[in-house]
Amino acid sequence: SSWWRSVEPAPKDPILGVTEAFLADPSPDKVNVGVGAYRDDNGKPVVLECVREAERRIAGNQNMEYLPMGGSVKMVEETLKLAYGEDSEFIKDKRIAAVQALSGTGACRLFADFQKRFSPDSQIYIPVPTWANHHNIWRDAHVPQRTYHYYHPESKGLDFAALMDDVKNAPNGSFFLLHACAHNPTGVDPSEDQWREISYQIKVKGHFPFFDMAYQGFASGDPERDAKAIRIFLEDGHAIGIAQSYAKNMGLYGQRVGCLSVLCEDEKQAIAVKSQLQQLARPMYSNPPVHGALVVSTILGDPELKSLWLKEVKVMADRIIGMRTALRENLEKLGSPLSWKHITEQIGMFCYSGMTPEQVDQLTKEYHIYLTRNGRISMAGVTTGNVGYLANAINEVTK
Ligand SMILES: Cc1ncc(COP(=O)(O)O)c(CN[C@@](C)(CC(=O)O)C(=O)O)c1O
Repeated sequence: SSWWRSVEPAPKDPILGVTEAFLADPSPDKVNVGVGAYRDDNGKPVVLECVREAERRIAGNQNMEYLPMGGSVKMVEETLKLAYGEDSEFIKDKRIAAVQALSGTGACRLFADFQKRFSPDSQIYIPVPTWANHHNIWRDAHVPQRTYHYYHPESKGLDFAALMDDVKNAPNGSFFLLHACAHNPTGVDPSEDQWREISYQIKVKGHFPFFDMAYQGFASGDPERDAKAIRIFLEDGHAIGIAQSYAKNMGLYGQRVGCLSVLCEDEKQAIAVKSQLQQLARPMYSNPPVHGALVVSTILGDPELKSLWLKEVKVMADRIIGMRTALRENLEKLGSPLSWKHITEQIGMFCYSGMTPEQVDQLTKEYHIYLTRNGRISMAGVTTGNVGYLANAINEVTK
C-alpha cells in the first residue's frame, strides 16, 4: 500500500520559489532581485578573498573527524565576541551557552525546539512582517505564534507606538523575536533611542528577547555598529538568545555556518543549557559540518584575515547603499509621482518597495524582474547595469 499516495505537492516557497522561476526564464533581460544573496556589480555571486585565503591555508591539513555536538569551540568563541563584544564580561564569566548551528535557520530552529521543550506553554511574538521562514520554524517546533506591530505601511517606517503597545499588552514573560539589524523584509530598524525604549519595556514586562542577527556587518558595513541593539539589551541586564549566521556577511551561504547562544545567569546554568542544546542537536543532525566552521575560525582567529574580512563586508554594504541611492535617483529622474525616499532610508539587504502583489506580477510578466510578492527587493541584485531598467519598469507599473 503506497501510504504516500495522499501526499500533496508542497506550495512553492515564497522566497526560494522566486529563484526557481528566475532560473527557468530564458529572457536575456531577466533580473533577480528575489533571494537575499549578495551579487557584485556584474550580478555575480562573490566568494570573499578572506575566505579564499582561509581555504588556501586549510587545504590539505583539514581532518574529517566529527565535531562535538556543540560544533567547533573555536568558531563559537570567535562568534560570541562578534555579538557580545570582544571584552564581554559575559564571555569571561562563561555565562553564555552556545553551540554551532546550521546557519541562521538552524540556530532559530534549535532555539524554537529548546523553547518548546523547556517552556512548553510559551508562545512567541513575531513582527509583522518578518522573514517568511520564521513562521515555519516556530510552527514546526509547535510553539504558538502571536504577532506584534512593526511596519507602518503609510509612512513605510516603524509603527513604534503600536509596537510598544503590543510589548506592554503581552502577558508578562512572553517571548519576543527581534531582528537585531537590517530587518527582513522591510529594511526598517528602530533608532537607537527606540531600541532603548523597547529594551526598557521588555525588561519591565519580564519578556524574553530572542535576536535573529542574520546580517551583522551587512547593514551599516560595521559589525560593531550592527550589534548596537544587542549591546543595549545586554547593558540593561536582559537574559537573551541570539541566532547568528555567516551566510551573508561572510558569503558562506551554502556552508551553513551559524551559532545559537543563550545568555544565562551563571556558568552552572550555561553548562546545563548547552548540554540540553546538544541533546536537541544529536537526534537532528548529531554534529554540525566542519569545513565552514574552520573557514570562519581561520579568518576570525587571524588578525590580518579578520581585518581583510571587515574591509570586504564594508565593500558589500557600501555597494548596496550605493544602489539604494541609484535606484531612488533613477525613479525620481523618470518623474515618478510617488515618493521613493524610503529606498534610501531603509537599511540592509532589502528594500520594502510598497508595490502590491499585482504590480510585482506585472514586473515579472512584462519585464522578467523577479522579486517576492510582498514587494521586497533584494538590493544585492541591483547593479549599475540593471538599475535603469529596474527603475523604468517600477515606474511603469506604479505610475
Ligand atoms: C532574518 C533572517 N534570518 C535567518 C535567515 C537564514 O539564513 P541562513 O540560514 O542562510 O543563515 C535569513 C535568510 N533570508 C534570505 C537571505 C534567504 C532565505 O530566505 O533563506 C532571504 O532571502 O530572506 C534571514 O533573512
